[in-house]
Amino acid sequence: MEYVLGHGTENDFVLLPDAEGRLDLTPATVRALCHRRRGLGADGVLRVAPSEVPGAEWFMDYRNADGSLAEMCGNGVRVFARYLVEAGLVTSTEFAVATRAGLRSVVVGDAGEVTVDMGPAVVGAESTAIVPSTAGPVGSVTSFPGVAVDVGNPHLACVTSADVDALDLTVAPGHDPELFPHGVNVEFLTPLTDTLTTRLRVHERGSGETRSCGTGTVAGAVAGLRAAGGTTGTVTVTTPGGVLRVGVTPATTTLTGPAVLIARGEVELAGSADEPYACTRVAEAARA
Ligand SMILES: N[C@@H](CCC[C@H](N)C(=O)O)C(=O)O
Repeated sequence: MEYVLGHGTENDFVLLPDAEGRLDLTPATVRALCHRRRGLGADGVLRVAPSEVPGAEWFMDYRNADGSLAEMCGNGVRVFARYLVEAGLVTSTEFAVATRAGLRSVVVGDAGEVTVDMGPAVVGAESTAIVPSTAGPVGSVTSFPGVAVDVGNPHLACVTSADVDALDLTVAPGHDPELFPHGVNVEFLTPLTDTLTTRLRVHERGSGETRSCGTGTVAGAVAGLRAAGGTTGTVTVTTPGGVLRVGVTPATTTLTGPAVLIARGEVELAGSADEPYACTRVAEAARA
């Protein structure tokens, strides 16, 4: 199986070119590919499949590292767009990509940045995230107020003056299963400064803590503006993996940042359809 590795602010992906749309991508296959020790290692998989939707030639079939499907991936779609341009699969640097959340328009810049129109981010109910306390008795927890934000996929964005770098995100934060019946991505971010900057960490549904999350960054920016009494602006978000810019207008949101292709090669999967699969890198080349 041919693959390409890429990342957007260190949110990393295995891209699987599938121009014929023939690849049978099971959850076990995705888990094997994403495994950090036995596989190629990634936060998720992006199958590059032909689109059946008018307006886009290519469909981003995104899967989380645990094999689950998600509606949208903001960093993923930027890396996907970079790949389409570099592989010569599109003739322009401005085009739409089909996702499970609908069409997303991208602009691939020549300085390494990709911008995606993420669509409107819809603010929902207030709720709380529960994380293990790092101080206090073993087993104690801390509750963080947050707000639901739908960016095509579900988020709970918590603006907090606590030290976000000290939070224990090794386990999924507790959340209200009635508000988020399909699980949720949870962001913790510092209050916006006067120049609309913030620091953000995220625990992703289906992937654990990641170095960055594009949809989470948009959700965080919208929640940060709301907490500051605003609704629009350009927010600069520093994640552990790098810096992203989010534009928020009454009509839509945009996400801008680097999208990088790292390596390409071939991988073989051995084993049964059930786990464990073993991944063997057959051939590999770093990107020129
Ligand atoms: N890392 C992605 C989000 C991937 C999907 C998410 N884990 C979910 O299950 O909704 C991003 O950059 O947006």
